[in-house]
Amino acid sequence: MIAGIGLSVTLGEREVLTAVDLSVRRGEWLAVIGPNGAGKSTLLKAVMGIVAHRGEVTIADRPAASLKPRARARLIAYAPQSPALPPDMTVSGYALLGRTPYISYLGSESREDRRITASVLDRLDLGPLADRRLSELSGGERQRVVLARALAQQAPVLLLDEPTTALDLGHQQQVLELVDRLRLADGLTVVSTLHDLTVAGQYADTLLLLARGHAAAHGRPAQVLTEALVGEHFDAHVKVEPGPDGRPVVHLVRGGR
Ligand SMILES: Nc1ncnc2c1ncn2[C@@H]1O[C@H](COP(=O)(O)OP(=O)(O)OP(=O)(O)O)[C@@H](O)[C@H]1O
Repeated sequence: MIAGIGLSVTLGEREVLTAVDLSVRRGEWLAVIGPNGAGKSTLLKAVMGIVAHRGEVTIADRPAASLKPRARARLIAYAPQSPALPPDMTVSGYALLGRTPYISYLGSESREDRRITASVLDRLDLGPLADRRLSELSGGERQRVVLARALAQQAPVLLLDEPTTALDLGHQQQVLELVDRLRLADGLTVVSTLHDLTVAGQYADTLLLLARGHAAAHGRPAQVLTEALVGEHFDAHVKVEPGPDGRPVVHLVRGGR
């Protein structure tokens, strides 16, 4: 559904992403993991085409570079880590922006656009905040609004940059479960960065471990979340055990550094 070949990005004088390949099938969830500064957000931005890059991206077998913005927005939605939000816009007004690719140039949103947006807001517990201004939200509420806009877009590919960092445990689960349900029900293809390695291994089919801009490992959670690979690339002392469902659980070892 989405593929990147030889993606490299230079920012300033530094190459921060070097010849990274990725290939994600329809309905698959790829989690990009790696230490701070490894290039995870940059990889998502390269796939989105919002940072200058070398290499090629294809979305639904079409070269991303050939897609007009509107056509691209119907195929791929992106929830950045912490975008600047217009302070005076309401929650529902902002989420409704996700419907822009479906609204004609001089037209306004339809009843169906408003229905889809309201349903996404409800699923993220944001219904009661629909008329609240964005400047009057907590960090976790803001993060859910950014996700709501991306989900309202109803694109078949969803890129999520650290979607759960500001969320409490219950809302983390709500967001991850919602994305997972959409993936299983509608074949949504998901690429997300995630810092919590256990959560990444729990939800993703495949992990891509980035280190200093290179792909250091790629495979099923149990292949990538090993004590050796995590220890080496995160410079951390961890214990990895199979959880109740057999997927790896990564524990920090106290006194390990
Ligand atoms: N405008 C810039 N100019 C130069 N270097 C930059 C610029 N923006 C980011 N970088 C560097 O690019 C590298 C990759 O950044 P990126 O945000 O992709 O990392 P990340 O893996 O998402 O990190 P984190 O886990 O901290 O969010 C970092 O070393 C960062 O300092």
